[in-house]
Amino acid sequence: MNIALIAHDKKKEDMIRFVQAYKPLLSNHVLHATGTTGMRLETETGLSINKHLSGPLGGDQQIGSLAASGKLDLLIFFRDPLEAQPHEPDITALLRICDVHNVPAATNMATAEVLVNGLEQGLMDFRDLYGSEGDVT
Ligand SMILES: O=C(CO)COP(=O)(O)O
Repeated sequence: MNIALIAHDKKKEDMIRFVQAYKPLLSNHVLHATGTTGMRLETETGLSINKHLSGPLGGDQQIGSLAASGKLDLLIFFRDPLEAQPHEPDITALLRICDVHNVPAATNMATAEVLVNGLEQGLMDFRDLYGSEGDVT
């Protein structure tokens, strides 16, 4: 499965701990991330990550493009709910396009735990029923 990992600056440590905890599982999947998140994750977990642009420079939109073209199966996005982001419209657009294409999206660690455990148990296999546009076939 294609999994995107994104964290705002104050949530990056949480993301690193999360990915370290689930490294054996996540290493079986194709991982994507926005620039800085991806760089930190590669350095600190040793996992191989497809790094896109940094979020404020268009990385959220690039991940959104994966979702729109049926190439994203799960989004884990640790947003900072306490700080305004200059690229807020991109963040909203990413979450919207995940809803349009039924891509499961976690915006905090508690939800991410549920989704990743579900992935491990095969609960995400319904994704195989979706076509390349992310629509039910
Ligand atoms: O801003 C982000 C998501 O909106 C994250 O971008 P970076 O991973 O480049 O810090």
